[in-house]
Amino acid sequence: MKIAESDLIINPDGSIYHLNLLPGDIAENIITVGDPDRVSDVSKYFDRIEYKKGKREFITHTGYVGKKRITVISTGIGTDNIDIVFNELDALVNIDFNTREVKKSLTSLNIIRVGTSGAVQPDIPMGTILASSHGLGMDALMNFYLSQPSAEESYLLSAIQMHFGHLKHIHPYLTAADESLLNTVGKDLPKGITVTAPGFYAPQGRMVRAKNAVPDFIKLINSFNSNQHRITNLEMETAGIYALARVLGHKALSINAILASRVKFEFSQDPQKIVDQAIRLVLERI
Ligand SMILES: O=P(O)(O)O[C@H]1O[C@H](CO)[C@@H](O)[C@H]1O
Ligand SMILES: O=c1cc[nH]c(=O)[nH]1
Repeated sequence: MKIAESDLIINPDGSIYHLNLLPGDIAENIITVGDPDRVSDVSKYFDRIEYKKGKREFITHTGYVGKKRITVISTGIGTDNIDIVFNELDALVNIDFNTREVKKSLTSLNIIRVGTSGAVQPDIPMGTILASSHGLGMDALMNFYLSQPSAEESYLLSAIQMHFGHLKHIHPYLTAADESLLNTVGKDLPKGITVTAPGFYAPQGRMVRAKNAVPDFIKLINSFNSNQHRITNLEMETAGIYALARVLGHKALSINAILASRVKFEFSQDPQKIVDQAIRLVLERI
């Protein structure tokens, strides 16, 4: 079935609407970062850069590490941007732009996020590199997609719904990391459930001047425990990435550079060093 011009928007030069990329511009191994400036922090380790493209906050570099072709792309902040980046990356590989039809043979991308995050457990210090075993979304993105959680995800989500049940305005969703990426790229890293918040301040339990509607948010988050699963950290994209990757048939893993300890009230004086460690670890293992 032909996808409407209003639904799949192709620019006059044949590139996809927001990412400004042509089919063939992206590799099957993709690193996503939030910060557009972090794209060159990754691609500076490439042996060869094929090209650099961009539009808005979506900067893309594709190149090679040895013989491996890798694309690094910035998503900006938040799951609303993940909606755009993931649908457009998927369209680039799985839709024929000439016929506007879904290809008969689908490509499954390997997608690894290298992001920054704040820890909520006392035994996860600043400077930790952590792999998200699951993404727990507190945002609204997945209210708009049909998805089918696994039995393990449904079980864990019902325990989470009981724990957060008094917060009537939150409808959390939960998706596990791709198991093969978790066991290779994330093999020896500390792991835990990553909460994806729809904001940085009150939605992550911070208070500057505006008063928080949910008291003791960090305590509420870090006291959850079900079958040895606990919440380890907070950021703003992982749950959307895991959920949309699942819906679209891609593999995803989120690697978190822990810049803050929310229980020790600390924030890193040298965030770039922690992020660089996470980047190098991912490039060695991808
Ligand atoms: O460093 P990035 O990848 O942007 O990730 C984290 O940092 C931003 C907030 O400062 C949010 O995007 C959050 O998820
Ligand atoms: O605490 C933090 C640190 C980085 N990014 C976040 O979203 N939260």
